[in-house]
Amino acid sequence: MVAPPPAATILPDADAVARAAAERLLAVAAGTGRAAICLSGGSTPRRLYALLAGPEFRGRVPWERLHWFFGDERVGDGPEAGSNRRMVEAAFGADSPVPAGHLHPIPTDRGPEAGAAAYEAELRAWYGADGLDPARPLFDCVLLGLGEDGHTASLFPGKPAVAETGRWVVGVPEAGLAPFVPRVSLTLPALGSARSLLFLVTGRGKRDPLARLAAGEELPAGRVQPQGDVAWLLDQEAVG
Ligand SMILES: O=C(O)[C@H](O)[C@@H](O)[C@H](O)[C@H](O)COP(=O)(O)O
Repeated sequence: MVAPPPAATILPDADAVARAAAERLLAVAAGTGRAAICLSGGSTPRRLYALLAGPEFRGRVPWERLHWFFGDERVGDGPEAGSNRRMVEAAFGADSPVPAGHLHPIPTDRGPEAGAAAYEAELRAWYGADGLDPARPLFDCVLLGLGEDGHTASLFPGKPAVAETGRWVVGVPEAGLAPFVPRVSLTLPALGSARSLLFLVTGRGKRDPLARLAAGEELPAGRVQPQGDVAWLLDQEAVG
């Protein structure tokens, strides 16, 4: 059995992880005024997004107040690029409850660096300042996954993007794994500017990175320092 990270909740299966994440997201989004959610890509969170838009949660989500941003994106045309935007839009469904203008995709029509610069400008405009204030997080909730190599968002071990501390969004021309397309990723400071950080980790393939994190290895997923609270939602398969 893998020693789970601190602040980990182990749930029976991926559906239970998605349901627990939905409840936590609703709790974070409660209140008044607009709230910013930063979405994770990959396959794990698809269940969560479909659950939120589905009959069980749809009526409980304050869609008019929520704005949905992306932690990273793959830059490339065609289905092989594995667009996170397409994954999210498919999960929210053809009758998506997200109001127009509330989904903020990362531009993928101009290459990773220009896309990163454009998205950083959008985030700064949303935030209303050029510097991140620890007392005023950029996001209400940041959702993240864990790659089998310990990456999160598109911050891959040993790559320059992990060490970036001045910019909020960077291009990642050399994404190290399939689909081998360039990417755009939020940086550690931007991902950490969160009232609440939620890792969703499911499946046997995550036992190795979890064990490496537990052994103290400095992997990108372990370097996100949230200003608020952090929770890891794991399924039993991920810990054995
Ligand atoms: O765009 C991406 O690929 C994600 O942002 C990435 O960081 C993901 O969270 C991990 O690779 C885990 O992916 P799975 O959920 O598919 O295991």
